[in-house]
Order: sequence, then C-alpha cells, then structure tokens
Amino acid sequence: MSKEVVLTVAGSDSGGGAGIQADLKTFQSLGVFGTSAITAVTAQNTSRVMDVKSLEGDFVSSQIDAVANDMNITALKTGMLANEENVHIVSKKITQYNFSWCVIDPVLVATSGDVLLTQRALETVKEQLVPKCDIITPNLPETEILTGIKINGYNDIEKAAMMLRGQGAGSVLIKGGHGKGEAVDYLFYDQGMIKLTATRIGVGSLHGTGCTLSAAICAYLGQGYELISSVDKAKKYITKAIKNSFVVGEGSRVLSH
Ligand SMILES: Nc1ncnc2c1ncn2[C@@H]1O[C@H](COP(=O)(O)OP(=O)(O)OP(=O)(O)O)[C@@H](O)[C@H]1O
Ligand SMILES: Cc1ncc(CO)c(N)n1
Repeated sequence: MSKEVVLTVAGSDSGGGAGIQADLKTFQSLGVFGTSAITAVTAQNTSRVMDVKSLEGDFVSSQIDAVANDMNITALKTGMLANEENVHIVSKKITQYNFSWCVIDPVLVATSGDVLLTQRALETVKEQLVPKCDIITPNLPETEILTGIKINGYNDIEKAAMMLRGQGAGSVLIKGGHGKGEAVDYLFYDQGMIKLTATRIGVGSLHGTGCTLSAAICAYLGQGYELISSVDKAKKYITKAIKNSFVVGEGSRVLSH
C-alpha cells in the first residue's frame, strides 16, 4: 500500500484543536500521510493563547528539507507562520522544491483575538507568498487586512478576490464563517466564481475551522483531485466536522475530524 504525502508548515496548538494538530488529524482522516514543519509552539487551549515561542528560521528550514529531500510531497499547506523570517523561508522552499500544490491559509489572529503573525510578516506574505500560491483561503477579517478593502457585501468580496488574483494568487477562497445567515464561501478561479453554501450550524464558538478547511483542501489536492472538487469536498468535510463538534474545555468547541 502507498499513500500520498502532504506537508503542513504551521504552528503547534497545545490544546489540539487548531494548527499542526488539526492539520494532521485532517490528513489522517482523509487518507493521506501527513508530515509537518513547525514554525512556532503555542501554549493554547480552547479559550486563549497564553504564550508563543517561534522557532528559529534555520530550524524551520531544516524541517522542510528533511521531509522534502526524502519524500514526494504532493501538496503543501501553510498556517501560522509567526514572523517575517519564516514567511521568507517558506517562500524560498516553495521555489526550491516546486511543490505541485501550495495552499496558503493566511493565519493572522486566533479566534480568541491573539495575534499569530507580525505586521512586518504580513507585508512579506503579500509580496512573497500570494504570488506563489495555487489557492489562498482568507476569512473576512483576513481579506480586509490583506487587501485594505472594507467588506460590506458581495461586490467588496469580488473586488478583494480580484486584487489577490491580480497579485498572482492562482485562486482565492473567501470564507464566510464569520458572517451571518448561511455559511457561504466564494471561490474565485481562472474561469470565474463558485459559491459554496452550507447551512450555518448554530453551535456557538468553534476552534480550528480555518486550519481544518485548508488542510482538507491540501489533502484532496495531494490525492489528485482538481482544484474545484478539492474545495467542494473540503467544504463538505468541514461542515460535517462542525455538525459533529464537541466540548473538551471551557472555551470554543472542537471539531470532529
Ligand atoms: N457555524 C458554522 N456553520 C457552518 N459552517 C461554518 C460555520 N463556521 C464556519 N463555517 C465554515 O468553516 C470554514 C472555515 O471558515 P472560518 O471563517 O470559520 O475560518 P477561519 O476564521 O479562518 O477559522 P478560525 O476561526 O479557525 O481561524 C468555512 O467553510 C466556513 O464557511
Ligand atoms: C497554532 C495555531 N494556528 C492557527 C490558529 C488559528 O485558528 C490557532 N489558533 N493556533
């Protein structure tokens, strides 16, 4: 038996609901072999982030080298990159190894409001990662910060997506998890736009939804599905994971991977 190998470059969440832990659970559940390069370690639970330690750039670099020189990585995703140096390294490694698929989840702040990427690093994401990704998956607040466009409705969503595609992103998935009404995501790609709609599940605050969705997209791309079916299948996976979410601590619910 063989399995496709995928890689997540992200931060560790000691609470197990988001970050590397959510990514690896998603990979396992969707049948790909998950590998990881850890950029930062957070002391975190379902309520908040208590402490963060970023790992040295050289060490992030050698984790990616260790994996990529040994295995055939069919898709990569990024999550929390923490600082400018890590963003720069990931950009360099994407060029060096020419991974077939790159999914960028531009993690800026945690659900709890804690900052997971510095302001300077944000500029480097725009300059170096946006142009190299096959898909970027911002939520509404991240879309506003990345583009400077205040989102008040669909026209603004479209304008922001066009701006990111104009900067070189292959496709853009703008997630509506933070909106009201149905949970609608918009996928902008080279042939137009697809609206992905799911009933909003009224379970209250959730932890790890963004990480899990981007990991699922990465897993499906790594298995050979086309972009649109990967996003569509990932949306179905996250909806089910939210429906079956449960309580493990005093804060947000966690997903059933
Ligand atoms: N209550 C909900 N019911 C159904 N789908 C949801 C709900 N909340 C989020 N989603 C879906 O989950 C996916 C992730 O979206 P979300 O906007 O929550 O990402 P995120 O803000 O990056 O996540 P995180 O809060 O982990 O940083 C999207 O497909 C979104 O539509
Ligand atoms: C490590 C980590 N990555 C991403 C998120 C965003 O949900 C988080 N809370 N923690």
